[in-house]
Amino acid sequence: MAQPERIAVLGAGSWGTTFAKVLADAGNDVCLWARRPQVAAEINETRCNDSYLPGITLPERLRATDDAAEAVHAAEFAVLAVPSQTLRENLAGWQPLLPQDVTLVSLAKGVELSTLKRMSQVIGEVADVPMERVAVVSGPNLAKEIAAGQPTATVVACSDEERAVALQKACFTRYFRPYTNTDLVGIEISGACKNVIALACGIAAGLGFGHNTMSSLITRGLAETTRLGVALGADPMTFAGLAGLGDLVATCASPLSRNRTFGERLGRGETVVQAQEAAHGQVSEGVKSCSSIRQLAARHGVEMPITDVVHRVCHEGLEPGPAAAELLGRERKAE
Ligand SMILES: NC(=O)C1=CN([C@@H]2O[C@H](COP(=O)(O)OP(=O)(O)OC[C@H]3O[C@@H](n4cnc5c(N)ncnc54)[C@H](O)[C@@H]3O)[C@@H](O)[C@H]2O)C=CC1
Ligand SMILES: O=C(CO)COP(=O)(O)O
Repeated sequence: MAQPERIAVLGAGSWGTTFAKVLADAGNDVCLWARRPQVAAEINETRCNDSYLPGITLPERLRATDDAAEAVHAAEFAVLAVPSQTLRENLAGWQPLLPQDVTLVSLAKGVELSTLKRMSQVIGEVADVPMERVAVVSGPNLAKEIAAGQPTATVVACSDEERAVALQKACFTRYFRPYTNTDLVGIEISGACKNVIALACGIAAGLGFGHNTMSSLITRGLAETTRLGVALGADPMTFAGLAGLGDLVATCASPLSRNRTFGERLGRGETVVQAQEAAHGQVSEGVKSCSSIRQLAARHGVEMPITDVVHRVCHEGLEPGPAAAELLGRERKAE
């Protein structure tokens, strides 16, 4: 049997801890970096990360540390599991520690504010590595379901197909089924945009609307996501796949989604600050990415009406009711 891979996961929140568990269950030696020393100690001593994954027992093959140098030492893969808007700053601190041939794997689903860059672009730039060494994992992957061992599929994307296959092998378990893809643009745009559409679905749910409304938002959300992706050079077929439609449906439909839940609170009349307080520090990426995606769309002359109203609800005081009326009152057109 081949040697187990040594893999670092940097970020011990919901998804970082869950993906570290998947990698350990797949037979790798995994070292998980936690920002707070007490979280690393809790994982090592009790095999739990209770504030993010209550009731889940983590495998013995997974160790935790608050020392990033220890986490990445001799790692074949360094998995980046911090929120999109903090990735640049975090990675700049880790860059001098990275082993020479390490593959950098992004789990984050967002577009950077100010630069409007996708996460793989931020990683290539900050780590100063060629894009063939940057991979992305994205799909219908609600952390709590996967941590409980429920089956799902995902996409591992890298422009270097061999590297994508190596990562696919490293995270393949009896409950986690990864497919490879080389379309980083399509995969990342899908992952970032679905959070914004999930906010819209949550707002609609908060307003009391049902499945027809959700389905309409999902379908038209996919249409505007595809328009943006294609303008940026993505393969339109990617949006019909797991990281596109698959993740969009999971996130828009599930009460486990932080973005959908955030939107629902707004729809029920809470303010952004109140919804943020209720999230207990967990990230709802769409709240910031709705602004960067809207700007990216404007830069490329792409119309994204749902993203536009979500941005104005989150940041310009537009009320949910008038936002819905605005979408419904748009000019009639062919599908
Ligand atoms: N939770 C999920 O089900 C999934 C999440 N994702 C994506 O993975 C990324 C990470 O998400 P989660 O682990 O769920 O987030 P989370 O909010 O549960 O955890 C974020 C982690 O990043 C750490 N961190 C490091 N530096 C930070 C800083 N400066 N500010 C804030 N946090 C910092 C936090 O301590 C925490 O451990 C996001 O982009 C998210 O969209 C993707 C798939 C599934
Ligand atoms: O990306 C996710 C599922 O694939 C998680 O969505 P939330 O960040 O909205 O919880």
